[in-house]
Amino acid sequence: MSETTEVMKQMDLLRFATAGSVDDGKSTLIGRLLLDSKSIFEDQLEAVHATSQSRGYDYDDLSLFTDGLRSEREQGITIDVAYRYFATPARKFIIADTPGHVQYTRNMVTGASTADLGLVLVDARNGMTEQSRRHAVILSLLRVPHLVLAVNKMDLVDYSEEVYEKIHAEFTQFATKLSIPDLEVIPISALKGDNVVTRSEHMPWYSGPTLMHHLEHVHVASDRDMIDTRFPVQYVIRPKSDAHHDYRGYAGRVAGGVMKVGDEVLVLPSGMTSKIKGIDLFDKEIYEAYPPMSVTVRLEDDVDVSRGDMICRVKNAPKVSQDIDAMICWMVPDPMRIRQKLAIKHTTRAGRALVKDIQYRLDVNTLHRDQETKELGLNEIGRVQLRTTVPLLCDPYSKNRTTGSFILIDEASGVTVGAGMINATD
Ligand SMILES: Nc1nc2c(ncn2[C@@H]2O[C@H](COP(=O)(O)OP(=O)(O)OP(=O)(O)O)[C@@H](O)[C@H]2O)c(=O)[nH]1
Repeated sequence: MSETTEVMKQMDLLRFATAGSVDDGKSTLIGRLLLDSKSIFEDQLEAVHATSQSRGYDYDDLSLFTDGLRSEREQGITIDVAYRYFATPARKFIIADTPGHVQYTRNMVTGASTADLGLVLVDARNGMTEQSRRHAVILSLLRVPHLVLAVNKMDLVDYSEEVYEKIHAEFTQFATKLSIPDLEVIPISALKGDNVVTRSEHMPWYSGPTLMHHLEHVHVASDRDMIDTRFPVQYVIRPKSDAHHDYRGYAGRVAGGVMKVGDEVLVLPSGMTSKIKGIDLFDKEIYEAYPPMSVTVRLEDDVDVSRGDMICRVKNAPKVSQDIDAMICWMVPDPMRIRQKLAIKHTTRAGRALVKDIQYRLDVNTLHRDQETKELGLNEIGRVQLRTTVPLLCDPYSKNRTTGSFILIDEASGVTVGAGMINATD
């Protein structure tokens, strides 16, 4: 397969993350997408039918497809991020199915951080809730470029246009305060199948796309940064065997831009320059590499490159900084405090960080900035200043989701306690 075909294949993939409050119908919706796009095997369908009957339902409970874990079935809730794959003739999909409970915001951040599209579900009877606003805020902070609000359970509000319009207006007004470049609001019934894969006969007033049509056609290829070359080095490869004694390659995943053989490059933080001699993909050589390809790069000169370094273009480098201004989503009950010390992981670099200041906490309902705060509690989002022990080779998150993000780790327990998105770097 040619490199271009390889890239096209990657582009034809849509990663989307689902979010919603408990019982808004996420699992049912995913089941419906799988069922109506014929991605479910007959035996699974029979098992779901049998379980539904044994529980006395007069319908097939589609959430049984996705609510895979036993404990979850017992409790009737989803407890972890589950990745699911399905395909239609138009596209391949990876769904990060993230749970709705407030304490699992961390899972949502994990699931959504690499998504092309965020799908927020609301129950038409309840409209927007604090939780759905929080999800929209997180998706916008994570710069998920496309957002769909699925107004579910339209069957329970008599497929009312008025109900839909009210939620649509409320949400679009809220979304204008967030930077969401592309927003679609789709009225559906996950249980009955309206506007999920097939167009609903019950909502003639709705002229927009069905959810599946939108997922199949939303344009994501141009969302990737093909201009600013960023290659965080993950490993230095130096085979021990005599046959390859002069081989030296730098393995990693392209985080931005296009890397071509012959390009003049700059290695950070050393500041040395060289040229790309070759790019290896598995066992063959290729001429150019794009995000998110994992490749090994060889340079013409014997410059000193280690894990955690960054290869970029000479006139287009990330900022090298130990003072980081970022939005943080705090994920554990013990709050983040000023002067706290944490471990930080940014691309392939690791170091320590001191919390210098917590500038404000963002109220996810009103988007008000509370500047009195001295702490960030569980699921709270705020603007924070950090000082790191090692310089980070970073970009604003708005420019690059890989070089603009980091995680904070509690040094004693090893638990990830926060996710950070870097603000403007100068
Ligand atoms: N009437 C109606 N009921 C629905 C619809 N979608 C889901 N439900 C029901 O709502 C309940 C909750 O649905 P789930 O799919 O389990 O909810 P969830 O959002 O996945 O909840 P989690 O466990 O947090 O993932 C179930 O009883 C569904 O059958 C819908 O479109 N119409």
